[in-house]
Amino acid sequence: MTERLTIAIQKSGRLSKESLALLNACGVKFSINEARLIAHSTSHPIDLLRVRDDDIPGLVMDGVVDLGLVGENVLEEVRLEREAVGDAAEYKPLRPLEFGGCRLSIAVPRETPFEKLSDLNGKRIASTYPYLLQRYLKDNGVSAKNVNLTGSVEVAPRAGLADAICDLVSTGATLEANGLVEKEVIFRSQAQLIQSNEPLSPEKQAMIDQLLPRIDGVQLAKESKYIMLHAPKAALDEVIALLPGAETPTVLPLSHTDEQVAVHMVSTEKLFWETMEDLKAIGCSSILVLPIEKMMG
Ligand SMILES: Nc1ncnc2c1ncn2[C@@H]1O[C@H](COP(=O)(O)OP(=O)(O)OP(=O)(O)O)[C@@H](O)[C@H]1O
Ligand SMILES: O=P(O)(O)OC[C@H]1O[C@H](OP(=O)(O)OP(=O)(O)O)[C@H](O)[C@@H]1O
Ligand SMILES: [Mg+2]
Repeated sequence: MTERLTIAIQKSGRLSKESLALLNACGVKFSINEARLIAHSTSHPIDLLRVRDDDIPGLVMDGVVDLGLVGENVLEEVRLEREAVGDAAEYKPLRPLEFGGCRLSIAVPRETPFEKLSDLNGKRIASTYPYLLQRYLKDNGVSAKNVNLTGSVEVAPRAGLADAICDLVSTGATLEANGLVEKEVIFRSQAQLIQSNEPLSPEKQAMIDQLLPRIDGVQLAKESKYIMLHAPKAALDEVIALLPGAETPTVLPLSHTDEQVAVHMVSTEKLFWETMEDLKAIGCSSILVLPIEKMMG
């Protein structure tokens, strides 16, 4: 019987769509039944375990699943907690993933005077991340009390449950809507692909070895663009200097003229409108910027 690789992803939340989209872009296809915990891949001997994000690090650390996609905030919180109680807390980090970017910050009500972190001495801080919070406070010589909540942390000060909060922030809209001001970033996070420390069968290892370059290819392609333009031959050096990451452009002749050439290149950097305007100003035309779907070196 073929061994099946198991991957834990968040069932429903901020990471779900992009976790599935990444696997899909790597050619690992699933047909998801929303109600089901397990989804079998229709293209590979791979099973998805769809769970709450809080459970993903533990499932990987206990070797229940082979891989997990989870936010570094949850990963580090669970690792600290398991370390504290003596449970297995090891895993292999495989790849940072380019989604789920956020920060864990301390915030206080707008009307609370706050100048420095030590103003929190003796205060109550509501959070879902007690271990990350206490580690940060301890590292900075501050002693405050945790008020552990599993949700709606931002309403804790208004409800009289806490003096400050420590919660995830991305745009800051949630803080703003609750009359809170961000004061201190304690942890920066993005999603990460992790592997269990348990030894894997050669078949499972082979699947991971195939998956990783595909993930790299998908992530690199996302940032990259294929650029095509017509440039005056005389301005070629200037054109190349303007284009980000244009070390090895392809330069092709054009059928109707000797004065101009076609330049094709892959840029791994963002191309701004300003650069396109500068290119036009030195005589370039037909400037096209195309997305790339996949890349392999
Ligand atoms: N505003 C945000 N912007 C970007 N990423 C975020 C944001 N909020 C959270 N995340 C990331 O997405 C992860 C999941 O967030 P979400 O709010 O869906 O979790 P949850 O409510 O704990 O879900 P679950 O029901 O799975 O426990 C977070 O742990 C964090 O890594
Ligand atoms: O700075 P912002 O862009 O406002 O994002 C921050 C909010 O996003 C997350 O919650 P989410 O919206 O995922 O809902 P949840 O708390 O119900 O999980 C997080 O817990 C914050 O409340
Ligand atoms: Mg959660």
